[in-house]
Amino acid sequence: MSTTVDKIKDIEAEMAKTQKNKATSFHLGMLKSKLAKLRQELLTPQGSGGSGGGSGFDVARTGVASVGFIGFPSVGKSTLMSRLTGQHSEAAAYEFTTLTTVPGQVVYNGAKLQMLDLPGIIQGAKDGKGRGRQVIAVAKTCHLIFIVLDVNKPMTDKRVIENELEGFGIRINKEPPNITFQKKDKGGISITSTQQLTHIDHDEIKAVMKEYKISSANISIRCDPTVDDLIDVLEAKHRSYIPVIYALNKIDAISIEELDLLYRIPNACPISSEHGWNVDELLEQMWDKLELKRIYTKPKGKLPDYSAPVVLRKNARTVEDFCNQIHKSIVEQFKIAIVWGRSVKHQPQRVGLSHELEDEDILTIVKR
Ligand SMILES: Nc1nc2c(ncn2[C@@H]2O[C@H](COP(=O)(O)OP(=O)(O)OP(=O)(O)O)[C@@H](O)[C@H]2O)c(=O)[nH]1
Ligand SMILES: [K+]
Ligand SMILES: [Mg+2]
Repeated sequence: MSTTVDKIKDIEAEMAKTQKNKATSFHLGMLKSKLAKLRQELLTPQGSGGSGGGSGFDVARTGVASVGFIGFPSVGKSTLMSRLTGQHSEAAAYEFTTLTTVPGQVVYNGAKLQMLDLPGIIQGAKDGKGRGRQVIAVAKTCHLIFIVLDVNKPMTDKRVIENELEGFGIRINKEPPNITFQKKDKGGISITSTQQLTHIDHDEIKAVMKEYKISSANISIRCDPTVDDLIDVLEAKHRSYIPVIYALNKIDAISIEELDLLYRIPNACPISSEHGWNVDELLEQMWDKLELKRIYTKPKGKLPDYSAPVVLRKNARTVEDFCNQIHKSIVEQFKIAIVWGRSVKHQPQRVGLSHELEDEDILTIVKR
């Protein structure tokens, strides 16, 4: 019997010799979906502990968000960790110095952020090479990833690492495709789109749906997706959309001319962990990417407390999230909230529990 890896190879070979045109698009759509399912199978082996996470690699999560450090061995992840957090993480000139997750903490703009120094990964990590799967599984649950690269060979390494993360279901610096499904009992597949589809045709979409055993559904597309985007939506529970900053480390070892070139790479920050050069900029970029919301509490009749904001993540920033952050019992006594700041039109404005807050809003809770 052929293994999953064999099956993947066969399909990849068939795809390589199939030209994309109108006549083959149904077939290609089916092949791509089969491939996605086999890859997923590879990541969740039957009867052996789920997604490959855990086993000493995952640590207790603290703070409002966590940032994972991913990179090849000896690019300077642990040196960066010690530099940012003061938490010593063993660093040395030999590869695989770090063997497990080392947590540390940074307090930035009043927010407690967890930093996770991770072991180095190598090409093939997602397929089980080294401890790569456990390492990437931890990164997959982070709110931000620093891909740490050695400036002496950043671009090739960058592609390899991105490929490893992608293969594990992580989508880098990307929003989920704007596609929604509504399954139906009958009536077939009906597709509506708000713009012209330039990467897929209806045959390909139907092939993908067939492969996922969906025979009747309304699909509403509000973007110009590729077939991979469509598959990502169907595999949504195995996908994580995570912002990434490329920390280009060891700039102390290159010339100014070489450094200029590095500044053209999007989402990158050149640094020297060893010398602490430009790590302030890295932290600033981190803050921007996390899109955290600092909410200042104003007790009735007093000035707001600017020293200790309640910090919310962008996907959990309602007044209810704010209340729960302080104490579970607050919601039960909640009557109304009075808000000043960017989330409201009138200053101040009375809002309910579902109101979404913005960074630096000021808020007073009125209890029943
Ligand atoms: N020149 C230079 N060397 C650095 C810099 N940062 C780290 N190094 C050196 O690079 C080597 C590896 O550093 P580590 O911090 O152990 O690298 P790592 O990525 O944690 O390595 P593993 O845990 O083995 O994956 C050490 O010899 C460090 O002194 C830097 O900014 N500049
Ligand atoms: K090392
Ligand atoms: Mg290390």
